[in-house]
Amino acid sequence: MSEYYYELIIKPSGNFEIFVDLISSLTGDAIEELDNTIIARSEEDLSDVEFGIKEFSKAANIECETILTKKENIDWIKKYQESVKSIEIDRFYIRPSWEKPKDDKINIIIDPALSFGSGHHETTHSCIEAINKYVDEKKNVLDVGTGSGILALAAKKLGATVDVCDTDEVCVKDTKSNFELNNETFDNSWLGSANNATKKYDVVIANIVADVLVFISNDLKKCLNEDGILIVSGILDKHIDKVLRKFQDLEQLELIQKNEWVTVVFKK
Ligand SMILES: C[S@@+](CC[C@H](N)C(=O)[O-])C[C@H]1O[C@@H](n2cnc3c(N)ncnc32)[C@H](O)[C@@H]1O
Repeated sequence: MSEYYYELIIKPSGNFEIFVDLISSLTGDAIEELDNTIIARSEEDLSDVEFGIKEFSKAANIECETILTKKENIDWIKKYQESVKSIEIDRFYIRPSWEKPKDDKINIIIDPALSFGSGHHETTHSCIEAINKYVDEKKNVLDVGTGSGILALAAKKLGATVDVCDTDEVCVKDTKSNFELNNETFDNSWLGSANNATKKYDVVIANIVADVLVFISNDLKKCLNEDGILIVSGILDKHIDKVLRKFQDLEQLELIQKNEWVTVVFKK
């Protein structure tokens, strides 16, 4: 990519289509047509094209304004990549694939995609802190509402066996891709929720929203082993009471609040 490109703005007073054809034949680059304005952009100098148009408009006796400017080319991909930040949470380093790994951390690669879960949101952040504390290689874990699969990946990187589910098909696919990207495997994955679980788990994680957590609270509890850990998140502090009421038969181990977002860790 060149450092600069040229932009030629042409405003003919009439015979618009003739000018469009002329400019198309003079430049190999795509042109943009707006109201009575034609814009040509090229990394080649467009002075000759401007000269040709001026000569034509003189000969045809059609007034035509032209403005030629040299502009700085912006590397949009580089700019976008610079805007995607890596993040450290406890033992984990979550980064896009183009960032260098950190050897003293547990690296998780998550590239930007449609599914939620890059590690930057308060809820994901708190869940990872809880995973860091409550998950180890002896645990089997269910991630309900897996999104990008980030929480399941964190659990897997600590040696746990992991199942994932999401009601959104895109998330189930993205999680599979992200596990492949990280050279990891999960045990089982399904489109749906906790009510489709066919076994019980030592740790169940659900970062969804308060109303859904309330709605699926019995399903989440049902798939927990005795002494199992339940991590629920995605709760705005104004909704915390109704969530706590639904899980009051469990022992509350921890409540983590970041800004207005609350995460709660329970034990069955
Ligand atoms: C806030 S995102 C969490 C993503 C990721 N686990 C994280 O912590 O960053 C919530 C996810 O839950 C999914 N979801 C919504 N309702 C659900 C339900 N009833 N059961 C399972 N997943 C659900 C959404 O499709 C979405 O991917």
